[in-house]
Amino acid sequence: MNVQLALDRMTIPEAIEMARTVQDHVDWIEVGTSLIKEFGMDSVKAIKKAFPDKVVVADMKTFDNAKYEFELCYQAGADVATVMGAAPLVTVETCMDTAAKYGKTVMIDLLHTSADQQAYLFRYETAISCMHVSKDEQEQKGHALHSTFHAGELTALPDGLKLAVAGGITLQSLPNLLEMRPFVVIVGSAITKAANPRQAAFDIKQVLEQHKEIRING
Ligand SMILES: O=C(CO)[C@H](O)[C@H](O)COP(=O)(O)O
Repeated sequence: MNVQLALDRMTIPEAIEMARTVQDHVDWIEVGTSLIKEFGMDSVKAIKKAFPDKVVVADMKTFDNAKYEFELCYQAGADVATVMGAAPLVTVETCMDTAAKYGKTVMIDLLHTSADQQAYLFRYETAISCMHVSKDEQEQKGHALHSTFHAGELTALPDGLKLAVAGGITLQSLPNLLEMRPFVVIVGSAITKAANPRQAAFDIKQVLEQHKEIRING
């Protein structure tokens, strides 16, 4: 299981500083959509330059123009780029083709997709599928990830699926989510807005490590 630090709503120097503070306790670093929208590919280039050994995720949220947008991300140094699963299938397929050409990875954001769409998207075995509750759903509707995706739905997840989870994840909500056996746990605000981000990242990583041990031993 990997912890992906999501960097949003900050400047590039602030993002680098935050990532430096917590780098020992996170595995992947996400250049958040807000950074990409505000600063463009300079944000991806700067993060990859500062952290060449980390997996860098460009949260591009592509919905169209897939080849152009994914090439921008991969040429800027991203190891993973995101596409919206609700986009036309030709867009998702073009992302998959571009990733294969560059030897990189696609993360498919399942925000606002139906169960049928998800079942289809799970066929892209080399992609990471991200269960995501959006900021607006959290803030305006009070939705939370661990109550949005129920155990019944999880049985439909194919074996070997590389799953990511994202959206308002906290130290408290994490244990429930681990039942989904995620490959990537994406955490933003619970680390970046914490009084002590390094401690917050450490605590989250500890929970993942403990869960791994329980699974191995029990
Ligand atoms: O994709 C995102 C917003 O669209 C964020 O990266 C994701 O939600 C993680 O951040 P947070 O933990 O603050 O919700």
